[in-house]
Amino acid sequence: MLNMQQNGTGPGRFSGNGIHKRFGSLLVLEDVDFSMGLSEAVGIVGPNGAGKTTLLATLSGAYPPSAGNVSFDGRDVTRQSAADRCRAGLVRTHQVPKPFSGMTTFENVYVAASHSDVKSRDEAYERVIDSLTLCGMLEVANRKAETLGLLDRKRLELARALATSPRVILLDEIGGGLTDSEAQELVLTIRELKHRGIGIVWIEHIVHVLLQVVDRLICMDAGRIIADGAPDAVMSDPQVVKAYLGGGPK
Ligand SMILES: Nc1ncnc2c1ncn2[C@@H]1O[C@H](COP(=O)(O)OP(=O)(O)OP(=O)(O)O)[C@@H](O)[C@H]1O
Repeated sequence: MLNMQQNGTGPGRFSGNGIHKRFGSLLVLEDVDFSMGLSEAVGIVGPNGAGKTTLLATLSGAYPPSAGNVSFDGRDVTRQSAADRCRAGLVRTHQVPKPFSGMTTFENVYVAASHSDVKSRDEAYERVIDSLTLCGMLEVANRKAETLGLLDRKRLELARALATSPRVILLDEIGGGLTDSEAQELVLTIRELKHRGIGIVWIEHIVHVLLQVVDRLICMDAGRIIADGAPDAVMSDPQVVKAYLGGGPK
């Protein structure tokens, strides 16, 4: 259930209000209300096809909602492009990393930094070095992106997002396809983002990894939010057990 105390669209909050999203006749999001403080860490879980990625895409500006609005730090950003939202501090990573091939790791991150709100080349350069350092990628800075393994491509996705100096970062299954120990390495980086006060919205199927970072968990099913609150309470919610964890009626 949506915790009404967490609802709100004012300064210091990021929210989607009454979000509907249709693809043709398919209703994928139905009246979704989402709201978080700008430095909260929120996890999103739910069965395949629940609408998680579509919600992230709608919040980040990749898709316009069919109805409803998105607000970021007191401003209605519903009609803003993803690029404008990124310059305002709202950035998203993709489930399948999409680096620019033919460019090095460094160049990929530099492109991201230079499309953000940087004032000079020196500032962009500093952001790139900070992002690569934080993501453990300095050693592969001069490697072409297409030669990187999956963990490094995931790190690069994170480094590119970080180089835009986000206030809130939306992570779409950044742990997907990784081994447990690789996912643990990403957890250390994502915890550091949290420590820096960056807000995190993280869709992830590897729940024990997700729960090492988030303070709040949302479960979606069939285009709706079915539970929202403290991770332990959400994971033991009967509706969540039935819809997501495979618990059938007794
Ligand atoms: N661009 C699109 N056009 C048409 N249908 C789409 C599009 N994107 C998503 N869908 C459909 O919307 C539904 C929700 O998809 P979405 O990817 O948001 O779910 P999800 O919860 O992220 O799933 P998963 O955990 O498998 O990634 C699915 O039925 C999907 O086929």
